[in-house]
Amino acid sequence: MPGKKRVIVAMSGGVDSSVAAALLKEQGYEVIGVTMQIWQAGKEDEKAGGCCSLSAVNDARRVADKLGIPYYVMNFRSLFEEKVINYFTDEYMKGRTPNPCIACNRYVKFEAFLHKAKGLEADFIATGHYARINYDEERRRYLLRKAVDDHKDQTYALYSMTQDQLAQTLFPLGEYTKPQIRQKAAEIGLLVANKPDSQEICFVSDNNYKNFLMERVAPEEIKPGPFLNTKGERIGTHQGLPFYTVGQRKGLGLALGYPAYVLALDTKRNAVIIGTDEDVYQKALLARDNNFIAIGELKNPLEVEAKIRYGAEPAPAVISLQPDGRVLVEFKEAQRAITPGQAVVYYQGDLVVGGGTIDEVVFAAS
Ligand SMILES: Nc1ncnc2c1ncn2[C@@H]1O[C@H](COP(=O)(O)OP(=O)(O)OP(=O)(O)O)[C@@H](O)[C@H]1O
Repeated sequence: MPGKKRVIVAMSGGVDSSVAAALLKEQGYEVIGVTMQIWQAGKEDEKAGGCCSLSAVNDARRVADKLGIPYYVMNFRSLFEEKVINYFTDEYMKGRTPNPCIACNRYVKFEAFLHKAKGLEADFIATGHYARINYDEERRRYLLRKAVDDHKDQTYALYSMTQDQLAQTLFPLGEYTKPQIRQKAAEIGLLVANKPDSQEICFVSDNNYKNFLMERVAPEEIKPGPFLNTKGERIGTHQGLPFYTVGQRKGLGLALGYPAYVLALDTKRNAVIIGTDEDVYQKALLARDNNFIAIGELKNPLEVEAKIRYGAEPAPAVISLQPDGRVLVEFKEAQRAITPGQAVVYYQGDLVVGGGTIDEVVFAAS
């Protein structure tokens, strides 16, 4: 009888990855649980019990005991620091708004962790992400699809996965809704069944990225500079580019007689560009570093629905390859606050066609 397939499950101590491990065990895999130490949590994080805290390791270990599976802790701290934390701070310093989960998935979970798992002779790795993978005979490609639970779908943060990575990854939760997963956790008596969902950025406490940046960057690197209107006129003084994001209205301290919004961060002039609500809506962007899961490469213009941030609805657009290798995304209708540094992910229904990083907004000539 051929041996069981071996799966290494990335266990964060949360309900999702705990149930992922349980489901795989039920399906007959040989399951091993691993928690990655990725960040030295401060006291505050410890209380909150985020994915990087000691309680995460304790929770994951207890779940592994309950399921009767071997469990290990692996240290990925220096890689996480380099590929996620440094990227996160650098991007803000360059006037862009990073997405650390995407960097973590790309370099830590589906590259380094997968590599380690292969070293342990695993056939697959698995996570508690809400997404689906299937092999398409006709296209001869692995495809990534949205999860059945639209609210929990995490494909936006997974668009950079390669064919090789998709072939060796299992997402056991993709066919379930979150309430079903919590119920399953309760049925099998997992203590983590009612644990709250993790906070937005696992290494930033209270969701306050500004404090986090201030702790990591020398104060003189964050310089005040001009607020400029769209005509290039100075209308005030800002506190430093990293403190602003595209679309922001609150906390600008400007009294212009109309609601003012951040349109762009201009690193060359160390300026924050300010405009009206109408100016914040734009119809096109250029994306770099694209990965086309479903089609390999983009040859001809393609109709898709493009999603410009984690919480945004995908919107109809046409994508086309430009001579400089970037992808032009032209929306049918203007989108609010297209933000450089965030990902743009291209869908056709529940299929992830691909995605890239928003490099620049193409402003309509006014
Ligand atoms: N520190 C970690 N060690 C191992 N795996 C992790 C870790 N952090 C996250 N993961 C894996 O990545 C998946 C997605 O991470 P995310 O932070 O989005 O967690 P989540 O959706 O809240 O899931 P969970 O309820 O399992 O924490 C998790 O389900 C888990 O498989």
